Amino acid sequence: MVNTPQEQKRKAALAALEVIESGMKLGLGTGSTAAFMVRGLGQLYREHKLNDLICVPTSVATRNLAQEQGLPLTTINDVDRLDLTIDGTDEFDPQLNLIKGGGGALLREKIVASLSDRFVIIADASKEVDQLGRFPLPVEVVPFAWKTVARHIENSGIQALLRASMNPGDPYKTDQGNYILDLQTGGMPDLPKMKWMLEGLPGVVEHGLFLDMADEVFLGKEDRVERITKTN
Ligand SMILES: O=C[C@H](O)[C@H](O)[C@H](O)COP(=O)(O)O
Repeated sequence: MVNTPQEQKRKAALAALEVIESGMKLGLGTGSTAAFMVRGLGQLYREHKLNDLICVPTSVATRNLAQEQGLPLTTINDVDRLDLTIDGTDEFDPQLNLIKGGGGALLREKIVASLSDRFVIIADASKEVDQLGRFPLPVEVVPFAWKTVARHIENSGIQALLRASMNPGDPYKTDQGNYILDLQTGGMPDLPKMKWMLEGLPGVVEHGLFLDMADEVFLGKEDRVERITKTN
């Protein structure tokens, strides 16, 4: 039986649960793959196979799901550090650099990942790329200056599209009340340069490039889950 993309996500998410131990402080990622992980974790917790957990969700959606699952929650302001965060990704390259934010949660995801001793990614096979950038790069911007930021980026030759919401005519808003620009880079041969350019733009709150942050990927494939560890 060949795993569908949904099955690849589910199997990768459930395989990654094996790295969780009782007593851990955990970051919970956002997205469809992370949702499989949160449901699986909820089940292990309710069955007392994992105990004394403290979880920090990376979005309102994940907080709601984790609450439904009966997982013990806290906020990032109430922890100094986390043992582990498990999250999805939109793309990852051979060095385990990531594009994240397709679901709009990049800001909280990056904060939570940056406080984690270990950052584990769960993904289906479509997320593996040789070079980041086929997927549009999400950039979170303050609504006050979104057009200014978009203009700056477009002057460098990259199209920056304001993400739309479900309500026709309204921009998508993140959990922090910001907008997202989706950058059509078409491929980023120089990731540090892109990072540097975005971080130098006033009005940019955060971007979806997660460079040198992930430690490991659980990759759901058609026939198995592959575990890819970062080589330094
Ligand atoms: O903002 C959303 C996150 O970065 C997600 O982890 C990412 O978009 C992957 O989502 P999914 O697991 O639904 O493909």
